[in-house]
Amino acid sequence: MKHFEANFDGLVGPTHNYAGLSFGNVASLSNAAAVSNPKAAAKQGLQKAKALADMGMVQGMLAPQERPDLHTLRRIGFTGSDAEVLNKAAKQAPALLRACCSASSMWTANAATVSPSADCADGKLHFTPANLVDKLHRSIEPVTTGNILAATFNNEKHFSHHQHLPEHASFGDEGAANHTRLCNEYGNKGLELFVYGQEATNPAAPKPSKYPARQTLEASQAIARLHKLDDDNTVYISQNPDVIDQGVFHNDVIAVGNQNVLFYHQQAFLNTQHKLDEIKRKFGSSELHFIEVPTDKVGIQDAVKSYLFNTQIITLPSGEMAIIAPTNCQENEAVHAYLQEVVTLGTPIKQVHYFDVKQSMQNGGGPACLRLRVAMNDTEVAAVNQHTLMNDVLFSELNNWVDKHYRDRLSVDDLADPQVLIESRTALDELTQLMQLGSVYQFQK
Ligand SMILES: NCCC[C@H](NC(=O)CCC(=O)O)C(=O)O
Repeated sequence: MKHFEANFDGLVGPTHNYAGLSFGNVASLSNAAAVSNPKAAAKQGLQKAKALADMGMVQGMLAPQERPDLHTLRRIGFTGSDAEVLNKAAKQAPALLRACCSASSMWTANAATVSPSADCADGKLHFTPANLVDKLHRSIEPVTTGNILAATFNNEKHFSHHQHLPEHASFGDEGAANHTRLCNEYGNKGLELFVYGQEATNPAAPKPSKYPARQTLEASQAIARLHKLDDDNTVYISQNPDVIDQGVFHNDVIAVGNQNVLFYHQQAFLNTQHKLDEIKRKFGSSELHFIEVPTDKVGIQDAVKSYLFNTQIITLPSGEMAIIAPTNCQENEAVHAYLQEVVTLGTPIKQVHYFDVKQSMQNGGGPACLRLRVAMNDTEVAAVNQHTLMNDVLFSELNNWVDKHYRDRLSVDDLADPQVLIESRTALDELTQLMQLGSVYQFQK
């Protein structure tokens, strides 16, 4: 049996915009009210996904969410026709309208936490959608995320889909952005690392003071229970609260792992040595590479600006590892120098490939944010909805679909335009047919 780590990238939705919704996410705040280009954003994402498929990787796409979210606007008391609801919300509560229009589901690293079947006691592949309760605009994602995941991984024999965790700050959960899996081979039992920013039930534990910690230890522990993980194959690590306060709102802005490589910044974690020892002990005897980037080579500000750690580390069919980085890393002198050096360090990482994902980067989402990793064997890959898997046909269909339906300019003022809603629904309805997803959206029910 063959094993792979597939990447499922979020297709950027037609309402991609810059609304400054994410306090603690420096890029989101600094680009608030900038004019976006949804067409370019979607195409940048598709280019990256197709390039990985062309490298021989298993690559899928996850459909975006329905935005503007009329269902939520009606739930909070706006009434009348769709156009009236949008109009009233724009006048009476523009901030709430913006929250209901975000295309933030593109960052599928926050869609769910995924545990491969090799790690789970029942031998199934487990998914728990993230509740994303820390941000209003993201807290409205999990139900539809669950629908899209169930329509994509649509086989009960192999895939176990859980409900998102209770919608309370005690269970703040941001999905795979705070979760990394180490293993020697994808098909073998791995070590799941859960990184959290605060302990909800222990106020004395360290936590950031300026920006929110979006993930709690309690949420991570609940996921591990739901996914039937073994204590011996699970490590909980506290994120360094000081770096959260410098804009590291998810762990995947400061650390990334793949197979036997953990690539992280010197300041990423608390009690680093103690945690590395636990990882070594639980990982067992196989070779393990800790690539620690020191502050004197790359400072936190450079890491946050360039997204050096929001890179994907992938294992190519040749067995070599490659880093998939945003072009922003090339544009930062210290980071570019470091990436030129990292391929010479004698670790499995031998290549770096750069992609322009600037439309997403301007909202704080790099290559790693745009993808959900799903380690699978070939039987499981065959059980996935095949219309979601990237190949020449899907690439061309999705590009044509974007060309047909997407605008190349969208400002926050456009979000109240009923025409945007009509365009978005028309596009998504067609997409569900193209990807054979069934009725995953409220407007289709
Ligand atoms: N993993 C990357 C997530 C980025 C995302 N940005 C946003 O939602 C910005 C949306 C805006 O400001 O328009 C977030 O912060 O959760």
